Amino acid sequence: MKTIEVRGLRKEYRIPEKKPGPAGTVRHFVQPRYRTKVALDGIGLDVGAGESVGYLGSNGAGKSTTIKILTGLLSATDGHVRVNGFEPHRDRKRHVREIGAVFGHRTALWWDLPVIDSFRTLSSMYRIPPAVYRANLALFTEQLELGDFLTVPVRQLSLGQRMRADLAAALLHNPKLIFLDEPTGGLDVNSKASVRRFIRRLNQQHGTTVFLTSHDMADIEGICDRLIILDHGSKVLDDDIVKVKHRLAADRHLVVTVAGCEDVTEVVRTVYAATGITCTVLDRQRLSCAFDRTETSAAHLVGALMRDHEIVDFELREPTLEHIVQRLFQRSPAVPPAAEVRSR
Ligand SMILES: Nc1ncnc2c1ncn2[C@@H]1O[C@H](COP(=O)(O)OP(=O)(O)OP(=O)(O)O)[C@@H](O)[C@H]1O
Repeated sequence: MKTIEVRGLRKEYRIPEKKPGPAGTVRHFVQPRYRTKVALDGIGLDVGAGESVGYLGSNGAGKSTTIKILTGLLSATDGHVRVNGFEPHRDRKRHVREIGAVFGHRTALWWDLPVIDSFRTLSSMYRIPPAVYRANLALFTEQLELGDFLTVPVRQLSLGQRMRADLAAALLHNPKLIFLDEPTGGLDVNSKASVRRFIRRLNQQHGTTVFLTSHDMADIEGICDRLIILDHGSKVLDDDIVKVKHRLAADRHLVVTVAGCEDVTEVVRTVYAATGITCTVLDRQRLSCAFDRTETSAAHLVGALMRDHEIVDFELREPTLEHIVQRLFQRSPAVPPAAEVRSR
């Protein structure tokens, strides 16, 4: 049995078409008119136990709608949806015992209660065995560094503290599957890193299946092995992240610093003569060689350069996942600027 099994998932929202002002309100009351917005247009996906999936798409692509359907908050207009064998909306009570969910923009904790009281309340709601609750509380307190604010009311927490408390709350009952909708939105660099590390460890050490949406590509790269991309309610890509990078990003840039020459223009000519690769002069000592990984290698390039010149430094750059995704949506130039490429 697949952990998530979705076939032909369609979601339509009915949006009231009302003219502004009191007259519009009265007219809508007497003669309501609606238009249909298709948020999901026949999605199919399978997620196996222990997978870690990044669910990506631009604003309005349908990510939150999918997560709401998979967690049972919304019903689908059409299609087959099973999560841990349950039909999420219909079997909601049993379904929620098997999953955890974190929605970055809102908390599942009680605003006026100290964090620990929310945890205790959740423990009795989910009927968590006392030994499991104690073990998980100790583990999450240590791993998510909750110790300093367990007795502080949720409304007094910083966003980073609140997010860590929400993560712990979603996991106290040992769910096999966790849905995370923008879990690092608004967090500072250190908090983002610690949340990512925690989720990655959860997936790798405990085998918890992770289904994550984020606009931060570093979340996807840091946490997930598989990438699903959604565009206007349809799935446009579903693959292993390493394979996506291999398939969609063959271009590499080798930035070389040459010593002992007046001007690197001469070096550029040598490289072209030896390899057929056209290089760009960056400054008096540095040049950038763009090449296709499937046609030549960095080693071949460096070898050709070192035959006639003294190389003092070189750096191999490859497109980041962010750049690959941008290119997929054809919103960025073919060659990534230096600031957008990651060094090896
Ligand atoms: N309750 C609703 N009523 C009407 N339309 C809705 C409703 N919720 C979402 N939509 C529409 O459905 C489409 C998909 O929305 P959804 O929130 O799932 O996108 P998303 O990919 O999560 O976007 P974002 O990245 O901005 O959060 C959008 O066009 C949105 O306007």
